Amino acid sequence: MTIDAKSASAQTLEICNTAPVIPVLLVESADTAAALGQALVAGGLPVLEVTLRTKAALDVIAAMAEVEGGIVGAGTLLTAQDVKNAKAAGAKFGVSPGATDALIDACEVEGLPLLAGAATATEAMRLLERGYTTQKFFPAEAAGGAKALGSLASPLPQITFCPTGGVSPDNAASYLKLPNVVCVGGSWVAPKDAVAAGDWGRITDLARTACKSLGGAV
Ligand SMILES: O=C(O)C(=O)C[C@H](O)[C@H](O)COP(=O)(O)O
Repeated sequence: MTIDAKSASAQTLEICNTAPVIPVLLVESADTAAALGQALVAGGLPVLEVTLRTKAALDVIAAMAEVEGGIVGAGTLLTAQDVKNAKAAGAKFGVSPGATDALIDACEVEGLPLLAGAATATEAMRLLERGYTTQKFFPAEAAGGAKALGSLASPLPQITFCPTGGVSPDNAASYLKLPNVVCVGGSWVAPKDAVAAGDWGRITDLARTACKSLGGAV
């Protein structure tokens, strides 16, 4: 079933409203996917962005789609084929560092709500022209951080952002207090070494700490 820009934006906004942080995940093995997903859900972060940057990513999405309480999406969507693969694996939403017309078209045809990326006013306006009012601000820190993103709020108040890229426990709150930010994305809640070691307790603690300190429900 296809999706239009308005519904896609409404759905990504609802997903972004679920928790203050979207964990950005790089997972090498599908064997650990369910446990990782459960650890994050238990810590109060149910929205899971699995980047398509590992060979196992599509299998990871399929495994995480079964995690109770989780909402799994595919990150690093670059091509129409990525969109098809992500949708077939069970992704409920897609995330991209940027946006092209081909990528947006593919998401609309496949019915995958897209959180597309913008780093400048012009990029944000192009997405707005296509009807996308919920966007990812990427690469957030490198593109000027909270100061730059906050500056977009006056001229573009109709756009709500999820800043991602360099967001950390030290700066997440400065983004979340902006009027045009709904949540942040970040990898810090699932560090590579903790995932590799299967240290799910540490990951739940990191998620819970992020959630509590940033105003989540846990
Ligand atoms: O893969 C994507 O779709 C991306 O846009 C890149 C991610 O947003 C960053 O990798 C976030 O990573 P951290 O800076 O480690 O939190």
